[in-house]
Amino acid sequence: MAVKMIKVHGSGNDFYLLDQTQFQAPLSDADLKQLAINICKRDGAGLYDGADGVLVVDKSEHPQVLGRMRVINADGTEASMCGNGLRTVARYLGTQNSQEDFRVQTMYADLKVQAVADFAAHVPAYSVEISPVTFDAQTLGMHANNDATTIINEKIPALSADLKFSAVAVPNPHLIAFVDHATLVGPELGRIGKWMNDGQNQIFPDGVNVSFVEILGPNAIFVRTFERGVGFTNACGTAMSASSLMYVLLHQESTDFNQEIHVTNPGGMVKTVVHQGADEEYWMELIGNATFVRIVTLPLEDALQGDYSPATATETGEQTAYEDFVTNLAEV
Ligand SMILES: N[C@@H](CCC[C@H](N)C(=O)O)C(=O)O
Repeated sequence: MAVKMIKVHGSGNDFYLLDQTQFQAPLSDADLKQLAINICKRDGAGLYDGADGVLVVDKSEHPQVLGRMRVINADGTEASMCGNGLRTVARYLGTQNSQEDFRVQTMYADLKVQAVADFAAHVPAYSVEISPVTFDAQTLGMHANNDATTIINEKIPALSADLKFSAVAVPNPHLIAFVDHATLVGPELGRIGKWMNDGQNQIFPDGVNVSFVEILGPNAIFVRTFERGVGFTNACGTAMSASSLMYVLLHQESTDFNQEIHVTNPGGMVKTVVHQGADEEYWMELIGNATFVRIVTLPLEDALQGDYSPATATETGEQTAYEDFVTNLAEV
């Protein structure tokens, strides 16, 4: 049996999108894990250029919801959410069903998604809801500062003598620090990110996505992320949303709710808007590209065994348009 997958990305955070409805019987969780570990490997060991994870699309279990997304990280672990991935799944389901405004089932919420104006020619863009948000240490799986119930803009002395962190789940867990440029590009993010995701540490035993954020100007931030289950990534959509939330909460002198924030990252840029709902709950809009790079087909047995020699691929041509878009960003 052949498996068809689409190589997709949002801000260079790249995935293989796998539609389970192509199979008579869906792949088991063990097979999905093995597939992700195999095909995501970098440096020529995975399928083509590898990936940060696999986005598993399936039928929704809920009424009025167009489809379901599951997220398998490159190391085979399952994440509760993926902001960049959700934009590409929104495009996939929207195109298939001729709908522009609908909901997608994720692990903890049926999230609103919407097609928006292209970022540039052949750079389609989608807006997706990021929620629910909580600062609760138990939900975050966090044991810091003598088991504090929340950490908001506070030092965690065990992690760093200088940096102040905020811990927030959106709903996947994020640890965020606002830093200067030297720290943003320095080794500290890698040190903390690797340590917090080593499976041995007592602070985040289940791991956490760690981001450093530099404020570039009013409503303009740069976010660099070390992702749980992946490592350094070009961009992490939930991290950029969580960072935008902390920017609004901690930097009211230069921003506020309901304002568009320009978020650049090593792979491109997105826009975010932070909202506070009627019940005081926070939620974010994440707006960015949803690029389809190539369509790949190979026998399922070979994909599961890591033999990619029979794979065939059809390029969409969208990657060139995306690269032009990023080049133009740098020139602005
Ligand atoms: N890249 C994603 C987040 C993927 C999940 C993360 N690695 C986790 O384990 O929480 C995004 O765009 O949000």
